[in-house]
Amino acid sequence: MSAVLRTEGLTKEFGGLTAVEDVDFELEENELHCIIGPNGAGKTTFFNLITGGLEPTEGSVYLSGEDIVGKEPREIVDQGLARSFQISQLFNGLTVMENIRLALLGARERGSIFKFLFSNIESDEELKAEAYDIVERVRLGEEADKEVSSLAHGKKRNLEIGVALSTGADVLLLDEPAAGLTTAETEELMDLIREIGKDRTILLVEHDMNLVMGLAETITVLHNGRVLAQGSPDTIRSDETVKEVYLGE
Ligand SMILES: Nc1ncnc2c1ncn2[C@@H]1O[C@H](COP(=O)(O)OP(=O)(O)OP(=O)(O)O)[C@@H](O)[C@H]1O
Repeated sequence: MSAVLRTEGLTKEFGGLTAVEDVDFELEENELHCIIGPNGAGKTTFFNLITGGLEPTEGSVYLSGEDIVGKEPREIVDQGLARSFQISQLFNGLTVMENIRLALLGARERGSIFKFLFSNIESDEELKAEAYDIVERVRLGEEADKEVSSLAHGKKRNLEIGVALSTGADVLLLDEPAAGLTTAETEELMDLIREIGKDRTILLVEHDMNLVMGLAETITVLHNGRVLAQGSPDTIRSDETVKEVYLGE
């Protein structure tokens, strides 16, 4: 296996506070990797650093071997790393299919999405077919023509993953995908993530330990901005320090 994403000495300071400190991290190709840690551990800051939302104070981020520090978030998506946000970025007044078609167009025609929205979009059969494949892949075939505002919370989460898939990125970052979901919705989501993980690399931040322990191949535990432990779910479960600072809480 080779690292598709790697950080070296990654550090972010906010004034006097070091939110991420000297993090060396590797995400292997095709791996399903979860980042956990108590509130304020630096998980979101770490995500923002690798997706270009924040510039590190120190350190490097390599995507497929290329240093991406200083690149715009859009460029990083185009280079193959897409993020699904904790806060929904869906267009509520549009249908499931329209959201995916927009995401596909966005990936193809940066900056001119709206020019296409009500003109070419209806006539582009190829785009429609591609969008429908993604809609089905995220298990929303029956909801394809429903307005997003009418979807249950869990279905919206599937659609957010569909939007991330539409970028064509090989590496998906999921930010607390189970947040606000019922136990049954979380189970369904886990199944979907497992399925998508068969041909993508997935890195996710999550508080739901059932999801983390049930899905992850590798877990990285952050604490006070530093890597406290890393390993398989079994390794993490039995790590005394992790139990003390996090799992035992
Ligand atoms: N823009 C900012 N300015 C100042 N401090 C910040 C900023 N963003 C994050 N922090 C601080 O950095 C630390 C890490 O925050 P971060 O949101 O990355 O943690 P987290 O692990 O994602 O927490 P949670 O699980 O609650 O989402 C916290 O102490 C937070 O208050």
